[in-house]
Amino acid sequence: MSNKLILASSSPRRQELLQQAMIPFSTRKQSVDETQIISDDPVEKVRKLATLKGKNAVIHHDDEVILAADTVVSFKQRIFEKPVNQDNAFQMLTALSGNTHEVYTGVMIRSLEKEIVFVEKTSVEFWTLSEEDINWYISTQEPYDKAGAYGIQSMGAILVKKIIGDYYNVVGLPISRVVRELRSFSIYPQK
Ligand SMILES: Cc1cn([C@H]2C[C@H](O)[C@@H](COP(=O)(O)OP(=O)(O)OP(=O)(O)O)O2)c(=O)[nH]c1=O
Repeated sequence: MSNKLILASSSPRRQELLQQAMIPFSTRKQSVDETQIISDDPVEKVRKLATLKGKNAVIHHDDEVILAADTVVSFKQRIFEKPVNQDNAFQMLTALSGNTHEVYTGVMIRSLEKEIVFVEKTSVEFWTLSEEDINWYISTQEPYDKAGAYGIQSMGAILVKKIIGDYYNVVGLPISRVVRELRSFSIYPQK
């Protein structure tokens, strides 16, 4: 018998990726105070944030499995989360222009019996962007709900020259690793 997956996330991207992989799930939206996790290390930060989100979700039945994730952008010892305003988005995109940065997603999967946490890294190289390019991109409103102020899956695609690693990790959930790990929680894709 398979267990029931609960996605503890309000990210539409994470929902779409589970649907794409044909994993049945329901969503349990929740809010956590992400500012309580302070760390300069991106791996530690996403690990702790994914754990915080995963532990915050209540397991109501024995067969429920919780999935939670957190994504940040890391560049030159700095961590970029979602931009708080236009200036902040401009600063982030200016820093990323012409450079390579890392995207880290931490994932927590837990049941009543066990829990796992892992972190995936993808390197992303940006083209050199003019001030005009950056201002145009910000005017699309796309940067605001995304770590690092861009969305590779939408118009942000045109900012990107090259990536190394899992594309879906940048979008917010490294779906192939997630599906593999879910097998050990008796959760499988369904036709
Ligand atoms: C870099 C990048 C990030 N993102 C998104 C993925 C995440 O949704 C978001 C980072 O914020 P997160 O705090 O990881 O997630 P969230 O607040 O959207 O959702 P929840 O906490 O409820 O699970 O940035 C993209 O969609 N595309 C990209 O190219």
